[in-house]
This record gives sequence, C-alpha cells and structure tokens, in this order.
Amino acid sequence: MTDITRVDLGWSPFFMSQLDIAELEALTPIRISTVHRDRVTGLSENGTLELTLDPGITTAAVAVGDWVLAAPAQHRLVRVLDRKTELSRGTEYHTGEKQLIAANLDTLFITTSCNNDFNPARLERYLALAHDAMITPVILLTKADATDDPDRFVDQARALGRDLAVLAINAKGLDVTERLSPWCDTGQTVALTGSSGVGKTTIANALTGGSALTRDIREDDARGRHTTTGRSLHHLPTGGWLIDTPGMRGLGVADVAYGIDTTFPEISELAAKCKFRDCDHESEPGCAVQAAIQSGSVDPERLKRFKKLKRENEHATETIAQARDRNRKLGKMYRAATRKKGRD
Ligand SMILES: Nc1nc2c(ncn2[C@@H]2O[C@H](COP(=O)(O)OP(=O)(O)OP(=O)(O)O)[C@@H](O)[C@H]2O)c(=O)[nH]1
Ligand SMILES: [Zn+2]
Repeated sequence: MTDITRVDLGWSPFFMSQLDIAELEALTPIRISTVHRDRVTGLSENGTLELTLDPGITTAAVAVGDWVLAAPAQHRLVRVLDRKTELSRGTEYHTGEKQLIAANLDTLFITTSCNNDFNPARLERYLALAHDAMITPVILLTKADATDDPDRFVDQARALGRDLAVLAINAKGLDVTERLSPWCDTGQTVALTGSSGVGKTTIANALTGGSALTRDIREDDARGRHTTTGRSLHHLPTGGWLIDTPGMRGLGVADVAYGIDTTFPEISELAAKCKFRDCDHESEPGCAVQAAIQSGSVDPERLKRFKKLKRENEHATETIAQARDRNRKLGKMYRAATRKKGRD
C-alpha cells in the first residue's frame, strides 16, 4: 500500500494526544485490519504489518479498527490506544462477558428493507447499541425499488429518533456510493448491520467497488468463531473504511442503558419528571409519560417497546454480571488449588 497517510487511515489528535515523547520516537501507530486467534494484522503508512502481542495483551482485547502502538522492527504490538468508539455485543444467552466487535467506528449503517423485514423494535435495538457506543446511526431502507411507497417506510423510520438520518435506496442501483458518501469520506470508518438478506453484501460491494466480504468470513460466522481469515478493514475509493467482521451480523443488547435512553429521548426526558423515581409509567399518580400519552404527544407503542428493551437490557446486564462473578470465583478457586498443590 502506498501514498496512504495516517490521517487517511483515520488518525486524529484524539489518538495523538495519548502518546508520550518516548513513544512518539520509538513506536509506530498502526490501525488493526484483522484479528486472528494469536496475532493481528494492521496498516500503517508503510503498508501491512503482522504483529505478535506483548505479554498481558490477548487478541480478545484488540478489535478491528483499533489504533495500536507497535515496535515495527520486532513486529510487536505494545499498547492498544483508547478508543473513540467501541462496539461490543452481548453473547447469545448472555452467558459470558460482552464481545468486542469493532473499534473507532464513526457510523453504523443500520440496514433493513422496505418490506416485512422492517421492524421498529429491531431498529431501536440497533439504535440503542449505536447511541450507547457514541457511533452515529444511519438507517438504510433497501429495496426501495421494489415497493410503491418507500416514503411510508421512511416516515416510520424517521419517527424512531430526532434528527435521525434515514435513506431509502436501491442497493443494486448505481448511486449507492454517492448517496452514502457523506459518511464515507477520507478517514471515516463505517460498518453495516442488519438481518440476513437485507442487502448488506450488495451495499458493501458497491462501496468497495466489489472487493469486499470474502466467503471465509461468513463460514466463520456460521460456526460462531471469533477469528476471521479474511481482511476485515476495507479501504473505500471515497477515502473511508468499511469494517466487516463476523460479529457485525447479530448484535444483542446488554449493558446499554444510556443508549436506550438516547434512543427514546421523548420518553426518557419525561421519565425524569415523574413523581416517583422508580415510576413504571403505567398507572402511578404524577406520571409525566402517561400524561403525554393521554395528550397524544408520545406514541404508546414507543413506550411499550422502550419498556421491553429496558427489561431485556437489565436481564442481560444482570446475567453478564453473574457470569463475571462466577468466573472470578472460579479463578480464585483455581488459584487456591494450584497454590495448595504447590505446597503438597
Ligand atoms: N431489488 C433489490 N434487490 C436487492 C436490494 N438489496 C439487496 N437485494 C437483493 O437481495 C438479496 C440479498 O442481498 P444481500 O446483499 O446478499 O443481503 P445481506 O444482507 O448481505 O444478507 P446476508 O449475507 O445473509 O447477511 C440479493 O439477491 C440482492 O441482490 C435492493 O435494494 N433492491
Ligand atoms: Zn412515569
């Protein structure tokens, strides 16, 4: 790779400010493009570099999109820099810690279609994830060419947030790259999420000019593995970067209370004004949310979905905390047993 600068790669003062003088002199900032089980690959101004990890860093703690400091001569990853944004997901059944999916994303394209796939509750889960991670969400409504009334879907999607960017597109059309260009400019990083068949691959191919998404990435996904054999950070002709990791294709919410409140601002703002702090917004006296529903300024369906998502999130957060606790205890038991063995 030639003629690529750090700024092209997404470098900014946010990352620069984390380096001390010694690091500035001795180490090279590298953007992670692939995470394998035992090593990672990254990009710098000088091309692609394979890195091994210093003791104390595991590949589970490195995500595609991360900026790291490396000792390039020894091909060693020394330190992962603080992330601007971090996308992680609850695992299936929330049996363990959250899984890191991607780092330093600017925009998440939440993709659905102008057909039965359109589901406000599902879109709100994705919005909660994006908002929680401080990533800008953009809703893409594909298959606009296959319906008589795409505006109906656009209106419904716009009602899911304030100032929410919503685009109805034909993913197979020639104008996809141009329509998405405001988010795909130099140094900007994007990812696509959404259900199977909504057009993510079609859009990714349009954005990359056809080079994206190798077969092996999807096969890994089907087996639920966290490694990828393909490259996961794709340079776009518009100057941006597309992250495609297997984990992008099935995001569960856990520990995203802030994101849920941000996704339902009209409700969370009123909830702060309810008479009781633990108000359920049902039939309590002095409930500001119910008052707004009575007056017609809040959609009762939004309240239902808000409460359901909150419950799901609380459950997942609790289960993760329990798993963490269990792991800690197991670790303690194991350490005690090895210590005892050492004495025997
Ligand atoms: N007419 C039309 N067809 C589309 C559009 N978007 C996707 N398709 C078609 O829908 C099918 C599924 O598209 P994909 O891009 O493979 O969907 P995906 O989201 O990547 O699906 P998974 O890989 O299963 O997650 C393909 O046959 C596409 O050609 C669109 O906007 N208009
Ligand atoms: Zn209330």
